[in-house]
Amino acid sequence: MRKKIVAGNWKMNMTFDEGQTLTSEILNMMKDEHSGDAIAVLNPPFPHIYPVKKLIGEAKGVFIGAQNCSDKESGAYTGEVSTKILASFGVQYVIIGHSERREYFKESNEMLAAKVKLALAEGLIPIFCCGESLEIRTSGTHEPNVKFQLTEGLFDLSPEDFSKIVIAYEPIWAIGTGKTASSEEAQDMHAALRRHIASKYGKDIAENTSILYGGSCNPKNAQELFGKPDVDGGLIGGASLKSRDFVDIIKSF
Ligand SMILES: O=C[C@H](O)COP(=O)(O)O
Repeated sequence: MRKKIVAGNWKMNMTFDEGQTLTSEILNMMKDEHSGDAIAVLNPPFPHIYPVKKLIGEAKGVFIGAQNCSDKESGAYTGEVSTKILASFGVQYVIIGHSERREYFKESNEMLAAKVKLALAEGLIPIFCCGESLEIRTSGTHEPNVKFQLTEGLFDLSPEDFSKIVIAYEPIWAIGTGKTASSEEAQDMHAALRRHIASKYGKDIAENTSILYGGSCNPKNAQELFGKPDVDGGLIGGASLKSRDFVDIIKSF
């Protein structure tokens, strides 16, 4: 059975105090209200990781992730954070290939494939992002375009390694715009990606891969999105900065 996951990507938001308050509120609400099997992954900016992880402690169903990692193992790369460093701080997940990293920091498929391998080598679970621009969606080539991102970033992995990957499909035109993909559009792409995975790794691995949707997901649309058979949760940006919204999304399964 594949995991149901709601990952919060705080992006470059939250001061120390704000991050502590948000985490405490999420933990309290999860404890009091959440009885389902969906798990939460909090992905704050790097400096928050250690204190947020301490707050999480042994809380059930709540995990800590990073928003990025280096494609280099270690050494003279000022400003970078390696997967080894992340793992040593108890980080469990890492977002790789978010469209903002691909676009603003020119991260190539080759670089992302290297990051994925380093993450897996340190026991981190990559949340591998893919998604198409509005231009590509309008041209009707979104499916091959997004499949290609998976092929380039992940299909070098052994079946054993691939089975640890979480995918996040995020249409770029839906990120932070308030314009969500319809639940049918999300389902169509998720099903296409699952078929693509099956063609390379077989049906069992494909059926066990969690594929999350990201892009203006909120408490109002989460239930419909998560109700689709191939949507296994969400990668949440804006709504993950409000404890009430984030926990309501987790409770939408
Ligand atoms: O990583 C999260 C996504 O970029 C979605 O962001 P958003 O929920 O603010 O649209």
